[in-house]
Parts: sequence; structure tokens; C-alpha cells
Amino acid sequence: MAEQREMKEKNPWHSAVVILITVLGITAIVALVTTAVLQNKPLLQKYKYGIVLDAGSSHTAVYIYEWPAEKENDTGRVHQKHICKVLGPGISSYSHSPELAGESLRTCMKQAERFVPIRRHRETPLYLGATAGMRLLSMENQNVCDQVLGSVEKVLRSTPFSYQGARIISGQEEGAFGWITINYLDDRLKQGSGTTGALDLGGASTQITFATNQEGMGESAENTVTFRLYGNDYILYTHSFLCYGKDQALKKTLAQQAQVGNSSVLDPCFNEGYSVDRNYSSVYSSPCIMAGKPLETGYSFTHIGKGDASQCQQAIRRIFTNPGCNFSRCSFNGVYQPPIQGPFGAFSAFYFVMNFLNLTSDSLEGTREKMERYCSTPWHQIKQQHPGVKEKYLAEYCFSGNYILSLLTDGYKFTSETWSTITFIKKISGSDAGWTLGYMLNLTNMIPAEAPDSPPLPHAGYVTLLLFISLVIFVIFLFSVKSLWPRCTTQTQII
Ligand SMILES: Nc1ccn([C@@H]2O[C@H](COP(=O)(O)OP(=O)(O)O)[C@@H](O)[C@H]2O)c(=O)n1
Ligand SMILES: [Ca+2]
Repeated sequence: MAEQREMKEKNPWHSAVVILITVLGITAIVALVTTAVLQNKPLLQKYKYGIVLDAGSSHTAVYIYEWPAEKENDTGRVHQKHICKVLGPGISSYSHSPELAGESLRTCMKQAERFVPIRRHRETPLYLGATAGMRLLSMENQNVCDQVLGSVEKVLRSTPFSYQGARIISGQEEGAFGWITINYLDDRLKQGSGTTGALDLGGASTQITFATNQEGMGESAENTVTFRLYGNDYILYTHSFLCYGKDQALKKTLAQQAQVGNSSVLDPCFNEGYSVDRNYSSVYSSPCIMAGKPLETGYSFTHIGKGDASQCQQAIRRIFTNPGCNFSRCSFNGVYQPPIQGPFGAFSAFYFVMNFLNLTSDSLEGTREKMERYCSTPWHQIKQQHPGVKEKYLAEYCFSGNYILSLLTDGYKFTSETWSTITFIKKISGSDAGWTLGYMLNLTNMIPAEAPDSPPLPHAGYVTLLLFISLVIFVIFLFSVKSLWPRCTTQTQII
């Protein structure tokens, strides 16, 4: 009897039931959380691809983009998987043998076939956008321009990808899509505030694009682009200066210094000791050079370096014309420009040149000083210091650095104060800054006008909350069982 009483006091049923309930409770919580995690887990990551060819004036580059298939409309999800630089010059340089323009793309397109998984080939959109080199060729000879585009089209159509067209993009598109690219990669579009302006320097044209307010933009419709992205409205100022890319600007500066008939040109934009014989026709062979073309070809001159940065900038300033401004304010050549609103990202040749000259983080004054020093360094010394750099490129850095200084200050009116708002960039989060990504995002409708609905909690937060609530319910349940149990057992004893 005493033993029975003791057993009753110990209440074996009580501990057994509590253990059972605990086990069942824990099993239920584990099952619940496992189901929630599995149900909401992102499916096995599937990727999609897009290919854009940037047919620039100096060269063509093939960009392959990749993004998770189910996250198409999320900002910052598309990234550059691979870039292939086409060997040889830009497609506009094939005017004498247009069929070779297409052929030049074959090696990179074969590479693209390896980088995009075979099962995705047929659905991968393929675009080619040509910029200022082809704009100039179309001004010079529309027929040859069409032949070049036809030749690249033929080769692109023969690839397994979904060919979507090869065309010359406008200067506004080039500027606006460059702006979209850098703000998309910086993940600024969803936030709706504080965007970054885009400065793009090519070989044949240069673009400036920044967000501005309505008041500033009433004046010039041709410089206005509006977008509604992720539920935010943007009014962009954009302008593309044809013939003001660094290669055409160099021709303009040289042509303006050269007098046909003179046997030599003493050029402050080239280092002292530099001396190269040039044909006048190589300088004037561009629709960017309006006046002073020699009637006869065959004239040549010796291009001699003088190495003087301030004189070089004076020479450069003369290629910016000042025909008067018909607006409240202008940049140069009578082109409207509202007050600049930074910050700015400066890419393409802005970056290549400033990076070479080690000028990506200097003040405006510091930049001027370094340019003076670089230009006054004798040519033989420059060559010694940079043995791996091609002479043609090396020779042009004194001009290019001064051109960038002049374009940004005399042209766009950046000052000592606003200079620091410019960041010279090549890539953002692994993708090149440039117009191609923005172009593809736009054509594939990957940036929605309205912000897509998103769940109120991220996946990890959702699972944690579920776990926490389950635990709370379980603890409450345990307590209630514990407090009810003695009454239950007493009742059993009475019976
Ligand atoms: N590593 C590199 C690559 C290009 N570049 C220059 O960057 C410019 C690129 O221009 P681009 O071919 O895109 O010409 P656009 O059609 O944009 O005017 C050219 O002036 C090239 O010489 C450079 O300075 N360093
Ligand atoms: Ca370009």
C-alpha cells in the first residue's frame, strides 16, 4: 500500500504524459518550421542571359549579362558575366570592306556560345548598338553605313541566340542608358532619392546626363528624357556632343593648329622629343573637321611635341565654339545645360585616362599640377617609365588628360568645389559602367514602372518569427498542462 501510495505520489502517468506532450510538441514545431523553410526556399537557382554588343568608334565589346530567372524585376540583380573585346578596330572603320565588319565579331560570338549554357541559347536576346563612329559614317556615306550594319547583322543572325537587331543608337539613348546602368548597379533606383549623374567619354562622342527638376528642364525638349522606374519619376538632362570624344577632339585640336603647307606642327599637347610624320589627310579624314581640308591629298607634316599643359589647354579651348547661348545657361557650342547636380560617375575613357595618369582622387588644382608635370616630362623618359604601353596610346595621354580637364571645367563648368563630386569609375559591383546594361534592361522590360509587391518580411525573418511564435505557443501549452494536471490526478484518485 505504501509503495502504491508512493507511486501515486510520484505519479508515473503524469511524467509519461508530460514527456509525450513534450516530444509531440517538439516534433510538431520541427515539422512546422521544416515545412515553412522548404515551402518558401528559393527554387534551385536558374539563370537567364542577355548579350549586348557595344559597337564603339574605336572598338567593339561583347557583354554577356546573367540574372536569376525568378528575380528579373529586382534592381541590382543583373550582372556582367563576361566581356569579350573584339580584335581590330570599331565596325565603322570597315567602310572599305564592309563584309569584314561582321567577320571580326565571330571569335567573340563563339566565346559567347561557351559562356551561355546551351539550353539557354535560343532564348537569349542578342542586341548590337552602334555609337558615334557609325553616326559619323552615316553622315559621310549612308550606303556604306547600311552595308556595314548588314554585314554584322548577317553574322549575328547566324548565331544560336535570339537576334533582336543591330542599329545606331541616338546620343540621348547613349546618355540615358549609361545613367540607368550606374544607378541600377548602385541600387539607387528603388530608393527614389539621390541618383548619380553619368559622364561618358568615347572616342567620337561624349555624354553628360543627370537628374534635374522640372523647372530646369522646360527650356530644351531635345535634352530631356523622362522615366518612371520602380514607382519613381525621373527627369533627366542629357546631351551627347558628337565629335567631342577624345579621338575626334584630338583631330580637331591638331587640325586647328596645322596650316596646310607647313612642314611641321609644334604641339603643346605632346611631350617634348616626340616627333612623327603625318599625312594631312589622316587629320582631316573626318566629318568632324569642317574647314581647312586640303584640296589635294599627299601633303604631310612633322608632328613635334612641345610639352606645355597650359598652352595645350588654350589650344583645346578653341575647339569649343561659343556661338552665343539662346537659353538661360549653356555648356558649350550653344547647348543648353541646367546647373550641374552631382554626384557624378565618370567612366569609359574618362576612367582609362585618369587612371593611367594616377588622377582619380585628386583635387582640381592637384590635377592641374600633375598634368603640368606629366606634359613637361620628355618623351624618352615617358617611354622608359611605361615600357609595356603602346606608343600610340602613350603619346596621347598629355592631350587626353588636358582634354578631360578642359571638357569638365571649360565645357561642363565644373569648379574646384564641384570637381570632388566626380568619381572616376570603371566597374560597379563587377559590371562595367556604360550604356549597354541600361539598354538591355530597357529592351527586356526588366525595370518596371511601378515597384513590384514584395513580401513584408524577408525569408530569414519570416522563418525566425514562425519559430518564435511556435515556441511561445508551446511554452504556454506546457504551463497550462502543468497547472491543470494536479486537479486531474486528484479527480482520478477520488474515482
Ligand atoms: N583601355 C582603353 C580602352 C579604350 N580607350 C579609349 O576609350 C575610347 C572608347 O571610345 P568608343 O570606342 O566607345 O567610342 P564612342 O563610339 O563611344 O565614341 C576610345 O577613345 C579609346 O581609345 C582607352 O583610352 N583605353
Ligand atoms: Ca562608347
